[in-house]
Amino acid sequence: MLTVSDLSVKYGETLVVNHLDLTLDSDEILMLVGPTGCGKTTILHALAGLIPISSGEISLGKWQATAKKAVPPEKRNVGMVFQDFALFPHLTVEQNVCFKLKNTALADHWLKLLGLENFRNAKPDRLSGGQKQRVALARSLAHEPDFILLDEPLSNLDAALKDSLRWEIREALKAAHVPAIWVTHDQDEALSIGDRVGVLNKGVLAQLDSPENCFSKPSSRFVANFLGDASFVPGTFNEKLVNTCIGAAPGIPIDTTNGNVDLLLRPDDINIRHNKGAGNGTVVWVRFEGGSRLCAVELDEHENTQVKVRVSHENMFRPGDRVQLAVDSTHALAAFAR
Ligand SMILES: Nc1ncnc2c1ncn2[C@@H]1O[C@H](COP(=O)(O)OP(=O)(O)OP(=O)(O)O)[C@@H](O)[C@H]1O
Repeated sequence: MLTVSDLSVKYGETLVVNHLDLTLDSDEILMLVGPTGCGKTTILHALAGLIPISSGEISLGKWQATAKKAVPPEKRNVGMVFQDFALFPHLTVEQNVCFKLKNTALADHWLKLLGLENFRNAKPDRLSGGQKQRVALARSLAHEPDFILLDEPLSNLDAALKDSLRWEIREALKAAHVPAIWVTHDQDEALSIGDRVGVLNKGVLAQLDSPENCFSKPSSRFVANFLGDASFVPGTFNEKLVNTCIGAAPGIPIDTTNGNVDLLLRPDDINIRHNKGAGNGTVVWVRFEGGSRLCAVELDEHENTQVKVRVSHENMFRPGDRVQLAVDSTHALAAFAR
């Protein structure tokens, strides 16, 4: 089990990672997300031993690193997979995977499992981005690391390839029983692939939780906004129910149990229909998404409150349309103090 206690990292006088605590189970995948510059890569580098830490402790059974007692990267047995693949261009796929490897049977195993058998003798410049990333992963896994750090491994790949490769990587990590921390900017990737999600804000873990809880029970407005489209509609929290001008829903108290609140509504929690004569809002903008459209609606009752609603692509809404919105959720929704 990887244990990180009270970890802080500074660049000069600037605190970039601020008293971080986390543990990682033996085959757990933790997705690390957060705004640019919040410290994600710094955390990976600190765990790998590539930069010194200012305080705290990182331990993994066989070793323990502190600010005073550094453990060099080669003693940590960590695998690293980066967005730029970091393959040796003059070596073949097989030589890349077998580099400094004693047991080449494991290289064979991962080359087969990741569909690279036919490319054993190819040099990296003949491979597609997805194939290069598979080679990088095979190389890491063949060295039997105790944990793996992935820094935006799919960010250089196109959307279709990303979608299939992320599942291949997850399956390979699970097959290898290796815990992993995976940094991504892709919310869908974070929510679908991770066993847990860590949302980082200015070097502090704002929430470390299951994907479902991070999405439906965010610990703060920051987390709610960071993971998916979030609308906040004013209401009153009373006897477990939140009443708003567009309907009521059972409330999950985040930082208050009654009184004036803002109800967190995701685009799928709301029903929308045309209402030329009356209605309770006006469409402000519409974005076509392929199979769906995302509409922003300004509420009559709360000036400057926009609510985002997702509809099927078959439903046509245009800016300026008068519409009737209604909360359409049987599950409880997060309520924040207003
Ligand atoms: N070697 C360094 N020296 C000084 N400051 C640094 C160094 N590396 C990173 N920083 C600063 O530390 C902060 C955190 O950087 P880091 O790369 O960890 O962020 P990140 O969350 O990974 O960002 P991104 O999502 O853009 O990759 C940033 O403000 C960055 O400018």
